[in-house]
Amino acid sequence: MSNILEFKNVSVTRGNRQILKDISWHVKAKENWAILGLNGAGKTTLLKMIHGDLWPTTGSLEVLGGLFGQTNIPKLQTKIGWVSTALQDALHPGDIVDQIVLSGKFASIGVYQEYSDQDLEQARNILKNLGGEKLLSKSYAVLSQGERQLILIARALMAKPELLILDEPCNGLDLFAREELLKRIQKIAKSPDSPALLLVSHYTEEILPVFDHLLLLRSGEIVNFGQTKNLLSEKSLSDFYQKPIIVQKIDETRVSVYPKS
Ligand SMILES: Nc1ncnc2c1ncn2[C@@H]1O[C@H](COP(=O)(O)OP(=O)(O)OP(=O)(O)O)[C@@H](O)[C@H]1O
Repeated sequence: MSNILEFKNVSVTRGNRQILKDISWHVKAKENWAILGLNGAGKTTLLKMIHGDLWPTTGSLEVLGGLFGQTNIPKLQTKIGWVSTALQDALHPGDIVDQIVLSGKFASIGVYQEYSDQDLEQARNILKNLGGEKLLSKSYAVLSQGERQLILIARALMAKPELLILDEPCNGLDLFAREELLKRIQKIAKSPDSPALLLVSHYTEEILPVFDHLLLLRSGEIVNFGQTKNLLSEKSLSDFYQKPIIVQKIDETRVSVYPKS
C-alpha cells in the first residue's frame, strides 16, 4: 500500500513570502500523527494542501496515493474527512443531528440528495458508536460545543474517509468535555477500520497515545519529526519553541508543557 502522505521538497509562496519551506515528510499507513506549531507556523496551510484546496508552489505531493497534478482532486477529497470549528459555523443551526451526520455521505451542508433508510441507519449507528446516542433527533442549535464536535466527527466518518483531519478539535471545550471527546477519538483510532488520523493542536495534553508520531512545525519549516515519545521532552520542545520549557508528566504517555518562568 502506498503512503498516506508523501511530501517531497514542498514549498508554498504567497507574494514574496514563503509560507511553507521545503517540506519533506511522509505518513505511512497505520500511523497517526499530531502536528504542533505556534500561531502562524503554517499548520492550516499544510492541511489545506493535503485536502487539495491549495497546491504546492514547488515540490511534489502525493495524498492517499494520488499525485497532485495527475490525480482527480474532487475524488480525492471524498476520501478525506476534515473536522474543525470553522465547519460548525457553516452548518444550519436548525438542522437535526441525524441529518447532519447523514450529510457527510454527500459532503454537503444539508441533505438534498436521495438517501435510503440504510443510509440513515448508518448515520445513527456511527453516532451511537461514538457514544452520542442521546443526541439523536436533537436540533444542532441546542447542542454544547463538545456535542457539536462529536457530530462533526460522526459526519466525517459517514463518508468512510481514509484520512481524518482533526483541526484543533478540542477548541472551546471545558476540561471534562475535552477528555470525553479525546476518549471518543481514541476509540476511533483503535477500531480496526480507523482512517489515518492527523491532529493539529496547540496543547500536548491532547496528544493521546494513539498519536504515535509528531511533526514540529515552526515558521513554515519542519523543525523535527518522529515518534511522539521521543519528541515530547524538555530538550526537544525547548529547541522547538526556542524558549526553556518545562514538561510535566500526566500519565505514562501524556504530558503538559509550560514555558519556564
Ligand atoms: N493567502 C495568503 N497570503 C499571504 N499570507 C498567508 C496566506 N495564507 C496564510 N498566510 C500567512 O502564512 C502564515 C501561516 O498561516 P497558517 O494559517 O497556515 O498558520 P497556522 O499555523 O495555521 O496558524 P494558527 O495556529 O494561528 O491557526 C501566517 O503568517 C499567515 O498570515
